[in-house]
Formats: sequence, structure tokens, C-alpha cells
Amino acid sequence: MRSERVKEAGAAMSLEVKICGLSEPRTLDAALDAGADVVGLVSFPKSPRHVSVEQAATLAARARGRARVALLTVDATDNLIAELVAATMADILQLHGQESPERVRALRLIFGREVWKAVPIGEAADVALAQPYWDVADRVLFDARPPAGASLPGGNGVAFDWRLLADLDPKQSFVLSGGLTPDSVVEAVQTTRARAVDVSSGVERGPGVKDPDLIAAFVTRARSAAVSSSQR
Ligand SMILES: O=C(O)c1ccccc1N[C@@H]1O[C@H](COP(=O)(O)O)[C@@H](O)[C@H]1O
Repeated sequence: MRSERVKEAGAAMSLEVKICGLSEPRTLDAALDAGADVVGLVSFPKSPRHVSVEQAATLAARARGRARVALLTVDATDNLIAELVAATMADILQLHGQESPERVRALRLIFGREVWKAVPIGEAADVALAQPYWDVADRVLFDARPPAGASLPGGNGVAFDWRLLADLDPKQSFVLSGGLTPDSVVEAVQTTRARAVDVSSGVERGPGVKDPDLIAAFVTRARSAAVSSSQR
């Protein structure tokens, strides 16, 4: 339950904004300058946003002290994650594959990083897929179930029906993602009461090509959507 003190204050709840799939200094800087809280680096060779370990290290160093760094991997080995963590000193591991709750728990212990576990949502029943992860991950990240034939498990620019999250326990800490855009983020936050949002495709002008103006617009509009405590 929220404390009465917070309710009485009526202050705006802060919304955490993550911009994912940054692969070049220019657009990383755009995200940092816009005030993103978290910047995401993708290590998944099939992705148009994939960065090498060396690129990840350079980008993470550039972001250090200005935003938290998330490393996105898909069913990666311990060795690859260890190499990436050592090179980037990332703050967050975002797991976007089929990682089991046991695997999530183990990675959290091994690497001592915050772990966000992606859960794909296509229909109402999918929300229950998050259940085994609430206790082992620091956050559940809800993403849209990939369309049939998609080659990526995320980053497809596809949204799901946000009303499916309406009955979530407000104590659960989740990140909303999947097809968000500067135009949709306000409604998405108001519908789901999310306290954190994540975007990739919606701030691009082509696959993997981030647009500084869209990044700035997304962060500004997401901030304007911060849910007031009295609404929660
Ligand atoms: O961005 C990618 O290329 C990617 C690859 C593999 C797994 C996840 C990926 N991105 C994440 O997917 C969601 C939704 O992205 P979008 O806004 O719909 O493009 C987001 O969490 C990205 O971080």
C-alpha cells in the first residue's frame, strides 16, 4: 500500500525513461541530453541495433555518470555476459530471451546487477507469465509478443493492448515497452500507470537508426505523462 504521506503530498510520481538500442555516440548523446534515465545497448547479432563488446564499452563509458546503462541480451551465455559486464560495468541486465526464473535468479547472483526480465504479452492470459519472475527479477519488462515470422524477440515496434495490465498489483515494479512512440507514450502511461517506459523502434527513422528529435520528443512527452500519486 502506498503511504498516506505520499498520497497527501499529491506529488507527481517519477517516471523512469529508457531509450534502448543506442549504437552510436551521436544518438547516445541525444538520449543523455534529453535526460533519459537509462540507456540500452543491444548485444544480439540478429538485431540492427547490435553493438560489439568494444562498441558497448565505448558507449557505456560515454554514458557513465549521466544515465544508468542496460545491457540487453537474448539467452546469452555466462561468458558473453561476463565479457560485456566487464567491458561496460553496466548497471542493468535486460534479459529478452527464454531465460527461466532460475536463470534470472542465478544471473542476478553471479553478476550482482539489477535484472529486468522481458515477458511477451499478446493476450490476457500472458500477463500470468510474469508471475514466476516477480520474486527473482528486479523488474518485469512487458513487451509485445513478436508477430509471426519476426526474427527478433523484441524491438519490433509492436504494441500490445495496454488495458491487459490494468489489474496488476500497483506494488509490482514493471517497465512498459513494445511499440511506444512519442505520440502514444502519454496514453500508455495513463492506461497502465507504469512507472518506467522503454522505447527503441519508436524513436527511429529506419531499423536501428535513432533520430535525436524523436528521442527528445519521447522523453519530454513521457515526463509529461508522469502519473500523479492521487491517480494510483
Ligand atoms: O531492440 C532490439 O533490437 C531488440 C532485440 C532483441 C530483443 C529485444 C530488443 N529490443 C527491446 O524490445 C522492446 C520493444 O522495442 P520497440 O520499442 O517495440 O522497438 C524494448 O524493450 C527494446 O529494448
